[in-house]
Amino acid sequence: MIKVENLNKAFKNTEVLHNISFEIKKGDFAAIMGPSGSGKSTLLYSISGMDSINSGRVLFEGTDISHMKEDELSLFRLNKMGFVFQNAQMLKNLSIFDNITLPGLVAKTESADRIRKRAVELMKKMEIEEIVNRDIREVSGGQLQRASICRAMINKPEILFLDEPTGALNSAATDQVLSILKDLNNDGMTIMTVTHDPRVAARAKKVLYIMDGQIAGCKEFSEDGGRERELDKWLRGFQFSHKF
Ligand SMILES: Nc1ncnc2c1ncn2[C@@H]1O[C@H](COP(=O)(O)OP(=O)(O)OP(=O)(O)O)[C@@H](O)[C@H]1O
Repeated sequence: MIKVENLNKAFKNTEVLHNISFEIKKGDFAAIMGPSGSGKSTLLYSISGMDSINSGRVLFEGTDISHMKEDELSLFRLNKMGFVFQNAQMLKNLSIFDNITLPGLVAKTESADRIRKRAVELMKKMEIEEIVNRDIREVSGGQLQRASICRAMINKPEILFLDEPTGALNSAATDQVLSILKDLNNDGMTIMTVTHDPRVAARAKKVLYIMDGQIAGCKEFSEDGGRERELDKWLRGFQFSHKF
């Protein structure tokens, strides 16, 4: 689905990502891990077209999105990609429901009725239908994050990008979000997430480890059983400080 070829990215004169190449297949669940400041978020934004790159290519189903014009790319992102950030980033003057439907109404690829119906279905699936009309300040962090996953899913994206989706959540809310991500992936959604949390990475099928802007390692996991132990051992090899 996504092929990254020799990607380089700099901020002003400082190169942050060096010669990165990898592939994400349809149905993958990939986690990007690595020390703070290693370039994880920059990588996520560079491959999703949220940020420009200096050289290399990013192919999305064969289309080179790294050289697209900004308006074409915005439309591409709106229809094909969903985004979830650490702090849900919802609009304060809209209800939860209106925040969720907004990208669907902007895309205009379906009627407003269909978008609203899908929002209700998604909210049911994420078990947050009781907060439908609430203000974003009247819900818990976990509910807000589940709402932001609903928003990311409203245009039936082909891939979901997440940047530290559980970074601001307690353990129970983290479990809920993880179980939603696992269910979405089991239903065929391709997922790519940046995370510090090895519990999140242990749900992934593939983990990319970034150090100093380069891929220091990539590990694929085939089975659920024993994944945590395998990941733990692998992360220790990078001296990554973590606890399950
Ligand atoms: N907009 C920017 N302008 C200049 N430098 C930036 C910008 N964004 C990130 N950087 C720098 O790029 C490097 C990588 O940052 P990035 O946020 O991608 O790291 P990260 O691995 O996601 O870190 P963390 O785990 O702490 O969130 C850092 O040195 C950071 O200071």
